[in-house]
Amino acid sequence: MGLFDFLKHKPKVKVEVLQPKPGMAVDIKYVTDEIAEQEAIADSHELVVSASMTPVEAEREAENETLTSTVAESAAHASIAQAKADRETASASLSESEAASVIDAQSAEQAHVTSVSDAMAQVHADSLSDELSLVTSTSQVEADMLAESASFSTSVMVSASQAHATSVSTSQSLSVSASQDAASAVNEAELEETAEHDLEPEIKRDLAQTEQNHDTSLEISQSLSESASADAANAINETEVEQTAEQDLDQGLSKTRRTWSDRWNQFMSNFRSVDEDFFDDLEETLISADVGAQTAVTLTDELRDEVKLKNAKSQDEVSKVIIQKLIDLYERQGVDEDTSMHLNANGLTVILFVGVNGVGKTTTIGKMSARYKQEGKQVVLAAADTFRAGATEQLVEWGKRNDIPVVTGAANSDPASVVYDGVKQAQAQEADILFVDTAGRLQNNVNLMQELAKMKRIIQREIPEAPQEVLLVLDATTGQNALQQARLFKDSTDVTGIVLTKLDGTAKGGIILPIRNELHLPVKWIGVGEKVTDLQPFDADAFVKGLFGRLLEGSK
Ligand SMILES: Nc1nc2c(ncn2[C@@H]2O[C@H](COP(=O)(O)OP(=O)(O)OP(=O)(O)O)[C@@H](O)[C@H]2O)c(=O)[nH]1
Repeated sequence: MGLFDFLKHKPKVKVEVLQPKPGMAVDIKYVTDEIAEQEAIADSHELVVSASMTPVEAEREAENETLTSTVAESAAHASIAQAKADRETASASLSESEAASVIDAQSAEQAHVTSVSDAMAQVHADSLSDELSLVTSTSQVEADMLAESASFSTSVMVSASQAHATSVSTSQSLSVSASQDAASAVNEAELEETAEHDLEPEIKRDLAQTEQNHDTSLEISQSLSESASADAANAINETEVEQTAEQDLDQGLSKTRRTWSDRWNQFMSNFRSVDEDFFDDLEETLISADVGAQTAVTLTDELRDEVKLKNAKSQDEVSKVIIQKLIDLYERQGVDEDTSMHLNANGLTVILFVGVNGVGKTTTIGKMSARYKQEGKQVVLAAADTFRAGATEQLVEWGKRNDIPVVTGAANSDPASVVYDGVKQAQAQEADILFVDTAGRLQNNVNLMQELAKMKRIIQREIPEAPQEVLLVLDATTGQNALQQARLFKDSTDVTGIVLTKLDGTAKGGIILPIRNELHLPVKWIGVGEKVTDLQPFDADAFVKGLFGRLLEGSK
């Protein structure tokens, strides 16, 4: 059967809709036969392209596919083995490797064909279940936010009253010492009065002057003490905020860190000596921690040299050298990285959010807009995800919570027209930042990518230098799949940075390394939870120390 016939005979995609509870608003979505067919055709084009590739390209393609499948780990092992074999036997027979790559490419194609409909169904089912869980979890999120803001205001009140108490006690002690000064001045004056009656008017003038000086000095010291306590209170608050961000990051990375240290300890417990087997195992350990095959090979090569250079022999020495090297490598690779946000200082900044369904785009916009608003920026949101009705409601909800205007459009209306309205409203309001939410697009869907390009054109017609940022949102829990998405988006859109979400829910935080090393895209923000405060600017130093730092402490 030909490829097209095969696709035509695929069963139509169906998504079962869960029975909503009474009173619960649910958006029901299904995949129509047309959509399924369109997707299948789009994918079949890809397959035709891959079938006409050279064996080498086909092999690379097959590697990509297998990396993103559920057997990513074993495929990665195979690719490492292949890479090593290539390295060692440069004269290996070409026809043999060609035959192998053709077989690999064929089986990858087959796997791809059979998984297209299932993957589509899964994506839409995921989006439905997201909507359902959003409805059920809204009240919980609200409760959490209330509790959070209550505890925040309590702590503010506590530090305010502490500051007040400090200021009162300082000014009290100042006034005590001031009155002592005054009293002694009076005593001295009295003494002088008794001794020399004829100097009385002068003494009175002096006394009056002393009192006046004393009042002035009391006022100055009072205001000084007030500003000192205000500074102290501010310092306490700033430290508290810094501590919370650090604690959040620490907590957010705990799963990844646990996995890293478990794997590391297990790896080091098998340590016998520094030989080739040791480095093979190290490579495997790095791969299993989701750093990516290519990064694992590069890292292992550098680590091999470093261990030799430092002449490390004992288990402890080797462990320390390797972890320190990992930290150094990570920091070194980030030297030219621009993780800053490019905001227009004299006018409107437009930030476009792209990424597949359910990665956390809307949530990230909610968190980020609240953050910028708190910093004093005027922000507007545009709900250009008209494809999924729940997405607009979700953004409107975030807008309500943070008192931020949201521009919306009718369900299934042209997203570009919502973007246009958003730009117009933001300009009319003289806003600083417009955040644009876009539909979760399947990266291989040509139509949706074109839609994204159209949005950009509309924005640029109004503001030529915009969008200043196109942030690709990736879900860290999807590991290697996130890397694959980043590759595809990078090829079809001018991505300026990455937001890596859900780091709190995964042991796959290691994915941040290949995003930077292989794709050279800066991670600008990380999501470490669902609360409005759970979005942090990415700090490579804090991140890598959070990940490996404790291992280093442990090996001391
Ligand atoms: N634990 C955790 N959950 C997150 C984080 N960011 C987002 N989420 C959750 O991920 C789910 C999906 O987030 P959305 O913001 O709806 O994702 P989206 O990309 O806008 O999805 P579509 O609108 O379908 O394209 C929601 O339940 C969010 O609460 C995070 O950093 N940590």
